[in-house]
Parts: sequence; structure tokens; C-alpha cells
Amino acid sequence: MVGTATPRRGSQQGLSVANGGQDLCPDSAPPSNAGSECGGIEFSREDVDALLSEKIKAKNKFNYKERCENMVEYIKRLRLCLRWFQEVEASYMNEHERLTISLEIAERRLAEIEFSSRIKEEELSSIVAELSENLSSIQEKLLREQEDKKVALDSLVKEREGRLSSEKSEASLSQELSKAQLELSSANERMSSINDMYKRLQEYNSSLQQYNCKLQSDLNTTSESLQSLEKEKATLVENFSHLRGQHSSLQEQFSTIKVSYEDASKKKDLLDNEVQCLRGDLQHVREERDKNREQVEALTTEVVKYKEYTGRSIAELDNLTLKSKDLEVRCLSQCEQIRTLQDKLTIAETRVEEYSISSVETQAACEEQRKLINDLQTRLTNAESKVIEGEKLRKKLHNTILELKGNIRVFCRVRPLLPGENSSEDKSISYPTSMEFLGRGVELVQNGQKHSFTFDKVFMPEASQDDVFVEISQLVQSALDGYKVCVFAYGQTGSGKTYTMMGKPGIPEEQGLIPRCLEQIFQTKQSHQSQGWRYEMQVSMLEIYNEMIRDLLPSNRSNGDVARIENGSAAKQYVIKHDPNGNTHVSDLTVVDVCSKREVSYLLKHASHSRLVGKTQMNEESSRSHFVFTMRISGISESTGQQIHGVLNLIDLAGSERLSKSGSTGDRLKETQSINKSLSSLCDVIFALAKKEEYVPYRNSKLTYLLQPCLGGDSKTLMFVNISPDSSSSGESLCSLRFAARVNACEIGVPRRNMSTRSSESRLSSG
Ligand SMILES: Nc1ncnc2c1ncn2[C@@H]1O[C@H](COP(=O)(O)OP(=O)(O)OP(=O)(O)O)[C@@H](O)[C@H]1O
Repeated sequence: MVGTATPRRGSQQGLSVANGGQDLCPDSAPPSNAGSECGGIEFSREDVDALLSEKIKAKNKFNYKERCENMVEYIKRLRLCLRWFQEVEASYMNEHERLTISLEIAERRLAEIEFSSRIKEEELSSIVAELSENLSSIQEKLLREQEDKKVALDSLVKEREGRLSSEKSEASLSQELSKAQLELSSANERMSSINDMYKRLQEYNSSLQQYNCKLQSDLNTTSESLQSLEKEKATLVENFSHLRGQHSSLQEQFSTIKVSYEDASKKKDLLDNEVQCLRGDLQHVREERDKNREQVEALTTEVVKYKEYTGRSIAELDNLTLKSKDLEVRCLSQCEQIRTLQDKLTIAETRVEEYSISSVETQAACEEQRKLINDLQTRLTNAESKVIEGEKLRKKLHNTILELKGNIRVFCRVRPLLPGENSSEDKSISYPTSMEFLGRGVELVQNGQKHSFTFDKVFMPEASQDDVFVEISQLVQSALDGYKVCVFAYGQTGSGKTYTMMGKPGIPEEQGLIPRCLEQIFQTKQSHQSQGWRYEMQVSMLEIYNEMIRDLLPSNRSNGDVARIENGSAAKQYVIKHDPNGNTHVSDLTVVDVCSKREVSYLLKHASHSRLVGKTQMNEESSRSHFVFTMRISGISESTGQQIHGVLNLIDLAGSERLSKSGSTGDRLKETQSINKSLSSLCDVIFALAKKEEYVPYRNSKLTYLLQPCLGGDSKTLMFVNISPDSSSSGESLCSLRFAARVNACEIGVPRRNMSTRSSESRLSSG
């Protein structure tokens, strides 16, 4: 740009020189290199000045012609210069325009820069203000720091002093440090030993887990062997009764054989006597015959003598002949007699022989029978002792199984959908099918979230009343063995607690646990009688309604009582007491001696009519109270003098329900609140037991106080958690399942068998 602007200035001066000094031009000689200068694009002012001065110098040196030619040449050159100037001007104009545009752009940019600089300026001014503020605060800080510094200096002095003292203490600390290091090393050693112990404990833990698995498998094998033992016991008992039958029939056979043997021996004696007589007779007849023979011989010799000496008279001879004939006849008859007697004798002898053979045979048979009887008796005693041993083993195994399973066990029962409940909705309850959780797991979906639970047993809706009872029959046996047993049903209202405990009256297949337990108890009572056991049973039934106890058995009850209770006024005050043996007594409660299932069924019917039920939105016949059925069993073995005292508590709790859902008002609301309060007290007790807390709030409700020995004592307890499959109840079901899971995790005391060997019979104490 500088290069193009400079020629413009030079050309202006050049033109003025050319116009003003036209007379000068001819004098001036054109420079030898002018053409090249004009044709060049670069033409500076200095060049033009030099040209003019050359022309002035050359003014006087050339003549006019030359000057003209020079002038023409010079003009040509000037023209060229002019063209060049024009071109330069055009380019200048272009350049000018370009510059103007770029100037505009630059101006715009300048404006922008100015704007941004103004903003920046403002920012800067604010920063400056801020900085000035900072400065003032820094100055303040500085002042403060100076003050602090002073203080610090003072403290430095003090610190120095302190340092001196700390140096002293450092020495002592270093000693302590060395001690601490020693301690640290010992602690490290301890730590390593603890780590070792930890590893060992982990190993131990894994071995325990293995042991646990082994125990589980043992448990399975034990339960299998228990089952096989049960079967063996049943076959043994069968054999036993069969042997008994055989024994009695053999005894009968033996006695008939004995009688026939005695008859035979009597007959033999008679025959022996007869033979003896016959022998005597035979001897007598033989002697007579011999005598007669001798007589005949003597007579024949006499006859011969007479014949020789015919001097005798013919009459005498005839007489003698007659005599001899008579004697011969007698002799013949006697011979006949002897023959018949001999025949008789041989017959009698053969009969005697026969009888003696048969009596020997009978004796042998008798001996055999005796041996058989002895054998049977030893087998019988063996079988009896085997049965007793088997029974003992069964009890032991059963108790071991229960101990392994835990003394408080939880069974979950899901009832089927009832008519009117929505079966088309997504199912909220499912059951895992893996081998590990089969029959023990239940899964509940609530608000799209799945909750899994495991219990000792889960009964699906298809489970029958019998399937449920089979699982608890061992517990009933425990009550007969002298244990305290408690079975209770917990769950939301309408979830099937009463159905589980009582069942449907009048339909044998739908009988609940209580009637089935009674059947088992009375059947066992009957079968144990043959083993020498005698039992006494007593029952009591009560309900807890609005935190008050009501006696449900007839003798203590009248309609007036009910009215008074229902009005909440002067009701009988039943007091719950626990004795040191863990037995519970309720004062004034009716306790009835019972001998048969029929008697208890009658009492149960009476009690279920007396029980307070009401209609709620959730259940047509909702139990509004906790029902407690208690059976005390005392047994004595006549052979060993052993005594047992068992208790069976079967409890149907009132259903938990949400006030909002139940739609209760008035008295029903009061009932619901009372039910929920006692159930929450039950939860509190279970939670305290689960956490192994020192204080367990049993006394917070009548229910928990009554159940104290079952929950925290030495009894065998089973809880049923009843669940409704209806998805609209999933919230309540989740609460129930959570509570049941806590109960399942609880550890209560070891169950104790109430057994003694006193010979004197003692009556049960009545509550
Ligand atoms: N397993 C089952 N099979 C068939 N029906 C059942 C079953 N369980 C419960 N039911 C029926 O469901 C209904 C409610 O049962 P139930 O009265 O036993 O409930 P609940 O839990 O005792 O209620 P609440 O606490 O209100 O007394 C009854 O009609 C009962 O017959």
C-alpha cells in the first residue's frame, strides 16, 4: 500500500513540474534509463526529482532538436507515466473501496470491541470494586492477623517455653512411646492371633455349617427312621396282638388237651384195674382148671382102678361116670371161659398199650405245647419290651427332631379363593418350586415388589384339613408324653384361622385341628391302656374379649353373666397365675373332667355357641375374641409307676384388621381396637424374645400373659399364619408374613417333660 500511495504523490508533483516548467523540458536531457523507469511499476518521488534535476543539468548541454526529441521521448514517457498513474489511481480507487469496506468492518469491530470493552470495563469496575472490598477486608484481616501475629508471637514465646517443657515431656513420652510400641507389637501379635482365631472361627463356622447340613440330613434320616420305626411299631403292635390271640388259643388248646389227657389217664387207670382183675380171674380160673384137671386125672385113675377091681357096684360106677362127665363139662366150660378171658385180656392189653401210646403222645404234645407257650411268652415279653423301647426311641427321636426344628415353629396356610373374590386378577401369592424351598417357601407380590418367606411348612390352598393335621399329630403325641404344647392361629380376619382350628361343623372331612386332636388323644388313651397306662383328662375353654376373660363352659355361665360382660360392668374377674412349674391357672374357671371325645365335642359345641362372633365387611362370621381351649392330660403307668402331666393349648386368635378396611364403628370399633392392641402386644413380646431382651412385656395384655409359658417357657409351640390369597389383602398378608418370620426366628426355652415316678396318684390342679 505504501508503494502504490507514493507514486500518486510523485505524479502530482511531476505534473505540476511538467505544466509549470514546459520551457525547461527541452533543456533537460532524458535520462538514459528513463524508458525503463517509466515502464517500471515502481516510480518514486525521488526518481522524479532526480529526473528533473538531470533535466536542469542537461538544459544547456543539448541543442533544441535533440531537446525536442528528448522532449517527445520525455512526453511519451510522461504519457506512460500518466497511464501508469491512471492505473495506479484505479488500483488506488479499488484499494480505497476495499479500505473503506475494511474500515467499515474495522469500525464495526471497533464498535463491538468498544461494546465488549465497555462490558469488560464494567466487569472490571465491579471486579475492581470487589477487589477494593477484598482489599479492605484483606487490610482488616491483615490488621487482625497482625494482632494475631502479636498474639502468636506471645504464644510463640509461651510455646517455646511450652516446647521446653514438652521436650521434657517428650522424653517421657518417647519412653511411653517405646512402651506403647511394645504394646503395639504385642497388640499386633494379639491381632495376628485374633486373625488366626478368626480364620479358625471361619473354618469352625464352615465346619459348623457342614455339621448343620449333616444334622439336616441326619434329621431327614432320623425322621425317615422315625417313620420306619412308627411302621415297625405298628407291625410289632399288630404282631403283639396276633401273638396274644395265638397265646390265648394255645392256652385253650392246652387246657382241652390237659383235660383229655386227664381223661385218658383215668381211663388207663380203670383199664389197668380191669386188666388186673382179669388177670386175677384168669389166675383163679387157671388154678381151678389145674385143680379140675388134677381131679379129672384122679377120677380117671380111680375109674381105671374101679374097672380093674369090678367089685364096685354099677350105680357107683355110673355115678362116677356122671361125675367125671360133669367135671369134663365144667372143665370144658372153664376152658371156654379161660379162652374168652384170654381174648378179653389181649383186647384189654392192646387197649392199654394203645392208651399208653396215646398218653405218651399226649404227653409229648403237651410238652410241645408247653414249650410253644413258653416260647410265645418269651416272644411276647420281648415284643412288649421292644414296643416299650420303640416307644421310648420314638419319643426321643421326636423330641430331637423338634429340638432341631426349634421349639417355636411356624406353619403358613394359604386358604383358597372364596366365591366373590377376584380370581382373574394377577396372583399375588406364589410358591417357589426349587428343591430347597419346596413346601417351605411362599412369595408375595405387593406394589410390584416381590417378598420371599420361608417357614417350617407352607400349606397351599389345595391342602386338606387332614394334610394339616398330619403335620401336627406329633405335637399332640408330645402332650400325651407329658409336654406342654401350644398351637395358635394368627392372621388377618377372614384368612381361615377358625377353619383351621375348628373346621366346618358336621362335615367330617372338614373337621379342624381341635376335633382331630381330641380323636387322636382318646384313641391313644385307648391303645396305651393295653400297655398299662391310665389317663385323666380335664378341659377348660375361655375367650378373651375386650381384654376380659369369659368362661365358655356351662357350669359357670349364665345369660345374666353375658349381659353384664357385654355391658362392661360387674363381670367376674378371672385372674391368671403361673406356678413355678410353668403351669397356668385361671381362677374361677370351669374345669371339666372328660373321658371321651363325645363329652369334649359336646363342650366344644357349647363353647362355640357361646363365643362372640359378629359380621364385618371382611368376614360373615368373624371371631371377635381370642379363643383358648386347654386340655390337661395326666397319665400313670401301672407297671412302672411313671406319671406324666401334659398340657395342650389350642388357640384361635381374633383376626387382625385395618380399621379403614373393616369399616367398624361403635362397639365393633372398640372390639377391633382391643383385638389390634392385644395382637400388637403379642408382636412386642415376640420382638423382645427375638432380640433376647431382658424385659419381655408379657403383662401388656391378657393374651400374652396367658401365653407366657408357651412363648418364653419350656413348651412346644406352633404358630399357624393364615393368609388370604386375595390380592386386595396383600398389604395385610405382608404384615402377617413379616410377623411370622420374626416368630420363626425366635428362640425360646428348651421344652421340658413333666414326668415323675410317684406311686400315689395325684389329681390335676384345676385352674
Ligand atoms: N382352607 C380353607 N378351605 C376352604 N374354605 C376356607 C379355608 N379357610 C377358610 N375358609 C373359609 O373362609 C371363610 C373365612 O374363614 P374363617 O372364618 O376361618 O376366618 P378367620 O380367620 O377365623 O376370620 P376371623 O378372624 O374374622 O374370625 C370361611 O367361610 C371359611 O369356611
